Order: sequence, then structure tokens, then C-alpha cells
Amino acid sequence: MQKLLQGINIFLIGMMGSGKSTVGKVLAVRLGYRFFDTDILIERVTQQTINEIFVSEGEEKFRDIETQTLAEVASCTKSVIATGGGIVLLPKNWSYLHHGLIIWLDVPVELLIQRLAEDNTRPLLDQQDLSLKLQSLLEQRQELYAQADLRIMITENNTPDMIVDQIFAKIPEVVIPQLYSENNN
Ligand SMILES: Nc1ncnc2c1ncn2[C@@H]1O[C@H](COP(=O)(O)OP(=O)(O)OP(=O)(O)O)[C@@H](O)[C@H]1O
Ligand SMILES: O=C(O)C1=C[C@@H](O)[C@@H](O)[C@H](O)C1
Ligand SMILES: [Mg+2]
Repeated sequence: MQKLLQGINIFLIGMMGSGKSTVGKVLAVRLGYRFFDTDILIERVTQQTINEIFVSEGEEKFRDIETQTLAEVASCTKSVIATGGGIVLLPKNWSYLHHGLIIWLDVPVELLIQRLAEDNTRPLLDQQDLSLKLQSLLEQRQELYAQADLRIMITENNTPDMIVDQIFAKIPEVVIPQLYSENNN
């Protein structure tokens, strides 16, 4: 797999709670890649939690910092990068994402709800109406996530290791597509 990828970065995109941070760490270990998480880097650099940034400086400022952080990690190689759920919103972010292989972790809203029900670290989520909020965010973003190079559909019993297996099985389809189109003809 390492030979196939030739050091190109992998960017994980998807909704809050889709497992970008969790799966990203496992993927990085299995590839012998570094692991970065833009949310964690932002918290480290600003010395504030994401909630605090949203409250004190607002979402727009958070998005600026997120773009700067993405630009910095995109200049590395051999890295798995777990992005924030809203990274897809700004067109300029795509110019960095397209430096690598972009993988969408696509998780049904019902499973996201289960995972995020007790969570209060994500400022855009309203615990009062988690289901409606997640559904409306997904509606706004689905088309953007769909611009990924690879879509991995995840169901309830998929462990992070199983998801990495799925990713490994699909990478050749995008890295050497001519092989697949020849087989299909
Ligand atoms: N495959 C999985 N199986 C079971 N639980 C999972 C799986 N992937 C993630 N989780 C759990 O779901 C929650 C959210 O996962 P995670 O923080 O990795 O999502 P994320 O995509 O990074 O979200 P965000 O965009 O907010 O950073 C965590 O509690 C994590 O332990
Ligand atoms: O989906 C989003 O817009 C967000 C997801 C998280 O990863 C954080 O980046 C932040 O909570 C915003
Ligand atoms: Mg995360």
C-alpha cells in the first residue's frame, strides 16, 4: 500500500462524529504515516478549546485558523490528516485537500446521533435537537463531501480496523484506475 501511495497524504473528511480522528489514527499506524488532526492542532496553537474559539471569536475566525492549519499540514508528506467536519465549506480548502487523496467517511445520521448524544465539545451541535441539526448540516454538506476521491460507507458494527481494511481495498481503484477500467472492459 505504501508503494502505491508514494507518500501522498490522506485527508479524511466527513460529518462530526464520523470517526475521522478515531479511524485516522489507526490508518496512520497501519501505513507508517504521521497523524495530524486539524481540530487538535488548532486547540494547541490557540491555547483555546474549539468551543472557546467559537464563543470568543466566532465561526468565521475559526474557519480562517482552520484554513491556515490545513495549509501547513498539506505541505507535509506521508501524513494522514483528520480534518474538522466543516473543512469542505470553503472552496479554498479544496486546493489543499486536492494535494492528497480525499476520503469521505460516510456514516448514517442515526449512528452519528448515538455517538454524539453525550458530547458537548462541538459548538455547532444543539443537544436539544441533535437529530434535526445533524440532518440539516448533512443536507448542506452532502454534495461537498461527495467530491471526495473515495467514499467509505460505514455501518454500526464497523470497527476502526475494519474501516481501514475497506479503505485499503478501495485505494487501488483511485490510485490505479486504469487497471480497473481495463478489467471492466
Ligand atoms: N468505528 C467506530 N466504532 C465505534 N465508535 C466510533 C467509531 N469511530 C468513532 N467512534 C466514536 O465516535 C465518536 C466520534 O468520533 P471522532 O471524534 O473520531 O469523530 P470525528 O469525525 O473526528 O468528529 P469531528 O468532526 O467532530 O472531529 C467518538 O466517541 C469515537 O470513539
Ligand atoms: O462540522 C463542523 O463544522 C465542525 C466539526 C468539528 O470537527 C470542529 O471542527 C468544529 O466543531 C466544527
Ligand atoms: Mg475529529
